[in-house]
Amino acid sequence: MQIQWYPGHMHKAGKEIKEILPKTDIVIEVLDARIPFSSANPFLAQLRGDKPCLKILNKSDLADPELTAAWQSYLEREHGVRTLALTSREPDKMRKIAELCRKMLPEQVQNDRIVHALIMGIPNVGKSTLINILAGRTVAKTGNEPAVTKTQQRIAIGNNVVLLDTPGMLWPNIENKNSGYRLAATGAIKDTALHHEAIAAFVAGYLGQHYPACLHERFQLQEIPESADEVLEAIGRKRGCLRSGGRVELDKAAKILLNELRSGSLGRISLETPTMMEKELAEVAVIREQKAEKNRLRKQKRGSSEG
Ligand SMILES: Nc1nc2c(ncn2[C@@H]2O[C@H](COP(=O)(O)OP(=O)(O)OP(=O)(O)O)[C@@H](O)[C@H]2O)c(=O)[nH]1
Repeated sequence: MQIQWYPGHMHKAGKEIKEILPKTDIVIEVLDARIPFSSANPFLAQLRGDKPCLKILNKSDLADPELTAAWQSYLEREHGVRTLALTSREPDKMRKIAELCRKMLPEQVQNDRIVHALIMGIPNVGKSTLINILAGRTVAKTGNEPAVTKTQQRIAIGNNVVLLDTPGMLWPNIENKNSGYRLAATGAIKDTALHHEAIAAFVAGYLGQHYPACLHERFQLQEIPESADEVLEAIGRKRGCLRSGGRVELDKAAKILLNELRSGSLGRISLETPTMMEKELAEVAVIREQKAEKNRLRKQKRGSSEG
């Protein structure tokens, strides 16, 4: 599965970020705490160079608290960034960002000098909601649909810190197919970009493996089937999504499961762990290597037949 989802303004954002970085003191990346790896921009580490970076694990009210803590220590240890787990339900904690930004700068940066923090994040991670809370007024449009923010803005957030806001930025295609499912499951990719039955089956299988208690309690599944499709079917059956003849209406079951996941009705669920990501990244690297080798051989063959 390759997701091609790259609206024009996101391409523009990549260029804008390169232009704006030299004028920036700090980079703030807003992530979805349920998928801190999949919601991160893979180009950011490369783009930001040695600029200090704060990663905000937002929507932490929806994420598994133990895994959020695990992600924070992993990111701080392995990626050398500062992290903060936040939710729009704790606006006071959000307002500490300006103070933290100042603390992250070298001591010689004077207190009265304006600090510029570039804030970025892929669509739907809650960046606009966060900015509005920090600004104390509505400066950014919010909504539960990806790609609402379109133009760049400067927002003063106290402590002489100014946020530079950019449009959401996703990548042209996602090599790791599970990241695609996770982004779709949390709502960062529009439902139309991927078939929602496939997304729901991915979630159902994941819950069966990692949150069986949720399936027992929320859907009264006594036995959890082995395959993801069967878990989704069992959920549909329990929720009465049946066609005449008793066949399960998978489309309806998928909508129920995804709505309940996104609204937090299933409880606090994270869809990836640092260990899982390390493993998937290694798999992607192998696939990339195999593709490169195939291309090399194809070119070699073409070269020898032409010669
Ligand atoms: N549960 C929960 N929902 C949140 C939180 N922050 C934002 N949301 C919801 O998530 C949805 C997306 O929020 P936005 O602030 O519009 O997201 P965005 O990242 O600015 O999106 P773009 O404009 O597409 O870049 C909205 O429905 C918000 O109400 C949070 O901390 N917890």
